[in-house]
Amino acid sequence: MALVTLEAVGKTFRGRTGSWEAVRDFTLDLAEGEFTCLLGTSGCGKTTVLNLLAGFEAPTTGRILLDGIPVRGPGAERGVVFQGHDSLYDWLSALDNIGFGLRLRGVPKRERRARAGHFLAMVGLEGQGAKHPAELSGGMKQRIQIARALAADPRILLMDEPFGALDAMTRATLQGELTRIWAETRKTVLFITHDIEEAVALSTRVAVMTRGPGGTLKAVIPVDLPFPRDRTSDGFMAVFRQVHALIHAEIVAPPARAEIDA
Ligand SMILES: Nc1ncnc2c1ncn2[C@@H]1O[C@H](COP(=O)(O)OP(=O)(O)OP(=O)(O)O)[C@@H](O)[C@H]1O
Repeated sequence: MALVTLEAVGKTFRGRTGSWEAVRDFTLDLAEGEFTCLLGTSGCGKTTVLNLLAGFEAPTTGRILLDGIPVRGPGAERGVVFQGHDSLYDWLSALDNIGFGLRLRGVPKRERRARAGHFLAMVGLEGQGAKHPAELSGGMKQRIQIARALAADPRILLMDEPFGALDAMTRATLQGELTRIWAETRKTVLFITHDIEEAVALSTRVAVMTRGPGGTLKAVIPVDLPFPRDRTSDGFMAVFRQVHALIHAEIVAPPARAEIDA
């Protein structure tokens, strides 16, 4: 049985100005230990899918199962890492930020510190735990976010463009580190990006969405390439081209009826 099942999931937002169909009939399974990148053009509904799986939003139609049980809200078995670093607490040290969730769960201080220290080292920041967010670079803050999510030992890591705000070099470094961490922990990961190269570099499969409104799953491309990935290899280029063609078709496709009527 898949760890996560999204079954014909749809989400329509209703507001004062009308309703907006963000996601339509989205079906996808995530197997334990799999690293899935969700890729699609801006506004196709990627974040909405992640928020539904995180339990921050409820689907309008369909259902989401975790271990066969319907998701009804957020839970500790799902760790979320967002773009940017606004979710770090400025008044807490890096180590205390990592251990914050453990504190809420009543984990004793000694154990909390040990676990936080372990994940601080895993993200390459050993010895920097006393620093506060204001004293850390953007890349370091993203590392702290990842360490914090891992410290809670979730079964699935939901990452929404976590490297989107970083410069190209820091981004490449963190991509390499995430690959290493994933190899060590074998967490199930759903990673959102609109960067095709990032998706092919990190994942074991790329799930491509159609464009919005009402984005849905278009194709799932397996990425059966060894790690660390050589981005200049023929195999990498072949997958890149395959995914690129799928995305490009969404960009140049004529507008759907719903878009003309909107
Ligand atoms: N709370 C909300 N209320 C109304 N509309 C929303 C809400 N959240 C998202 N939407 C709309 O749903 C659509 C999909 O948004 P979503 O953020 O999921 O797209 P995305 O693929 O993650 O985009 P991007 O790559 O630009 O971040 C958009 O048109 C957005 O305006």
